[in-house]
Amino acid sequence: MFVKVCGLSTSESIREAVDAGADAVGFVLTASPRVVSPGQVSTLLADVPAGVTPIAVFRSEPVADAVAIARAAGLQWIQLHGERTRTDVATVHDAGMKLVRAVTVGAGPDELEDWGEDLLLIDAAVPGSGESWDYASMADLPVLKGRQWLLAGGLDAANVRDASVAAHAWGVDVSSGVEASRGVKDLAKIRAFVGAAKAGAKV
Ligand SMILES: O=C(O)c1ccccc1N[C@@H]1O[C@H](COP(=O)(O)O)[C@@H](O)[C@H]1O
Repeated sequence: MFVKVCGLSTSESIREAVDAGADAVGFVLTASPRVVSPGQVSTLLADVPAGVTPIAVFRSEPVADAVAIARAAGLQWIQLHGERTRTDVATVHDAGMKLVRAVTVGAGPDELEDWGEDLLLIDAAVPGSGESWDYASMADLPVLKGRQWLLAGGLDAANVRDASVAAHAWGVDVSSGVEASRGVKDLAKIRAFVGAAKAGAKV
């Protein structure tokens, strides 16, 4: 089970996620209670070892802006939420970067197709809101069969195992579920989440 912990803004929270076994960490570079600046990310990258993927997270910024900001932060992976096109995927790849393309639970069949992104992420209607949804609605969708995709939205240590099994997800992503209050990460919750996700790996 691939595990990403998102919305990290301190060395302590990054170290906890890494030590617990996270595969990726997310830095939110868009309006959010978890926002960090490119300069902060550049500093925080010292705590991200090789083998753990740091990802720049954006909401609905134009793709060219996201590429420029991620580059300024020293990041090679971009996560794009909002309305996107196949051209956006090509733009990220032409910049020599990798893409997590985020869609919401209400995505139509075309949005769930493989557009050539490096990872697909399926999230609640409002990213970073902590809202859960019907994870099992993704199980057995032919379009997702054999795909590497991340489940997000309302996950926490208590539900991540059942949710990932119900959705047949390849990986999981969390933000709100590992916080003490909005935007403030809880180290014990990070450790518990990564442990539960890894222990519950079924696929
Ligand atoms: O976390 C944010 O603030 C955020 C802002 C803008 C785009 C994406 C954001 N986070 C992503 O939302 C989900 C986590 O949701 P939850 O809080 O666990 O319910 C995950 O994909 C984050 O990368």
